[in-house]
Amino acid sequence: MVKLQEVYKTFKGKKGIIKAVNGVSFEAAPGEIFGLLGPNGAGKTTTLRLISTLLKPDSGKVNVFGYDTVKNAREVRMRIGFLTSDMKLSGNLSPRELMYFFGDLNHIDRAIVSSRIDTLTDYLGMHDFLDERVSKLSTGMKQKAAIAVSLIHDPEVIVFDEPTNGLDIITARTVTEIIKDFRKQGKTVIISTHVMSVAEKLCDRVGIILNGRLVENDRLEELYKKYNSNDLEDIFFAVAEKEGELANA
Ligand SMILES: Nc1ncnc2c1ncn2[C@@H]1O[C@H](COP(=O)(O)OP(=O)(O)OP(=O)(O)O)[C@@H](O)[C@H]1O
Repeated sequence: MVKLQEVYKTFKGKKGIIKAVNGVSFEAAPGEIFGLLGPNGAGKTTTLRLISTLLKPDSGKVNVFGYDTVKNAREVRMRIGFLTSDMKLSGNLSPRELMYFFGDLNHIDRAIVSSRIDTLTDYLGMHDFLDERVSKLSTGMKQKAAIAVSLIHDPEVIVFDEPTNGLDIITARTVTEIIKDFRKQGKTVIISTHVMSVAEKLCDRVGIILNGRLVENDRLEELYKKYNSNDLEDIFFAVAEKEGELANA
């Protein structure tokens, strides 16, 4: 379970203070895919970085299975896998070496890491390139290696920033299938996206974020009912119009 309560985060920009996350509250439950949907600069990545302990909120609370991301950052990190579609891995090491390295960083016993490597290699289909240097791998192979590294500690919560960005359709399909599998395994999954079709295909619950504010948050089928439409793009525009966002676009 991931819970945000009235979370605020500002940055100093050239033109003044940027309210990147402006009073955001929501919950994501195990066995559920929660999608943060919003345009460029809406505050999606900042929200995910706050959940993953990479940023501290100015105020408000972020809890992961009851652990506070500021006071109990280590406990939170043990339970979270943070993934993005442009994760850069060190080129000189192989996926196997990287998994051992990150296993060590997480203080996981080498025997357990070894068995996790076997599981992840089967799961992601990495047998052919497990011992190749990352610099020699294709984009899709690198993406799989990055996913494996982020999952080496078998996290209960998976946070995935723009999961299919920049991926070809085959790799994108693999990644979406993996995300669905996390849900089946009872993990708590939070993704960000600005692609409506990704949210429609994957998410059980959608939060629409505009200018740092979560202006809608409901189960996808409830949103379809509430807005009398089966098209998330139409719903997004209806919400943005209601919030006066289209006038500023
Ligand atoms: N480290 C930072 N320093 C200054 N401003 C930042 C920083 N990180 C984010 N911002 C600003 O905060 C706002 C929200 O950014 P964020 O990356 O969270 O948006 P996003 O919804 O993920 O956008 P995108 O879809 O373009 O990735 C933007 O105005 C951005 O410029």
